[in-house]
Amino acid sequence: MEIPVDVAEIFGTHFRLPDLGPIGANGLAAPRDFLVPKAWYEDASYPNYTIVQKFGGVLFMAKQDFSPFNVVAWHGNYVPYKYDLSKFCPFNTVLFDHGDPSINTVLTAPTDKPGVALLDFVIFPPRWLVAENTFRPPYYHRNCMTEFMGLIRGVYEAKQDGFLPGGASLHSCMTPHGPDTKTFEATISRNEVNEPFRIEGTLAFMFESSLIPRVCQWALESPGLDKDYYQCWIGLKSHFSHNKETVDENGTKSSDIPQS
Ligand SMILES: O=C(O)Cc1cc(O)ccc1O
Ligand SMILES: [Fe+2]
Repeated sequence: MEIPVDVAEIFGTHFRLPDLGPIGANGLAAPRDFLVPKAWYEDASYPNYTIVQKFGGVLFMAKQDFSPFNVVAWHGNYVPYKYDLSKFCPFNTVLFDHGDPSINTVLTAPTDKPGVALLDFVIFPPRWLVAENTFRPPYYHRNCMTEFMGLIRGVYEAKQDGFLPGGASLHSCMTPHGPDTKTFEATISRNEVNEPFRIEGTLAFMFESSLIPRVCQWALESPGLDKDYYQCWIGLKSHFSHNKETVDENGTKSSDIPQS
């Protein structure tokens, strides 16, 4: 069985928890949920144990007959850690409009420029959508960040078709993108429903960077490359209507307003 793995390697700064700003003391990823290894050792024979080491961007391999984890204790503060994404406490709109996805940043690797990340790790977990008079899926946009997205499970809220678990998409900076045609049509056919709606059984993530990653030859030649991705927006049509009935904040229908 092949298990897709998404890895982001950054150079320059390290990942850390984002500043919570007006969120205050609690929310998003909590420090207590990051787990680090306890001292532990493995004193056994492992014929042909392969050690892989990365140096200067190149992978080196060596074989040995024992586990490298034969260390009884260590100290220091540069350790691997793991975090269960289901522990994440998401924040969201509670009245109107669609927030910037950076509100769901799990970890950020900052640059010297405030607000401009080398890499933000953002997730789209199950949650309630409650916005009024708002197009709730991600807005159509182009921005200065590059967005690499992956789907871990379920269906992503902006792509009803073609974006499967294990798959990934890349929207380089200033490339316009947004929900596929099916998502757009399904959303507006619900006709401005304002009731809360729970996004269930899904988990997507985004690596968002102010740098432009280069796509390697291996990916470009991969049989998994979706050359027809752009087709997901084919068929988007205008729904402007000059005659459409509107209701203002006082509940007055446009058809009730006398036309001069
Ligand atoms: O493009 C995407 O699907 C990611 C994304 C999600 C969202 O809710 C708002 C903006 C955005 O870039
Ligand atoms: Fe986006």
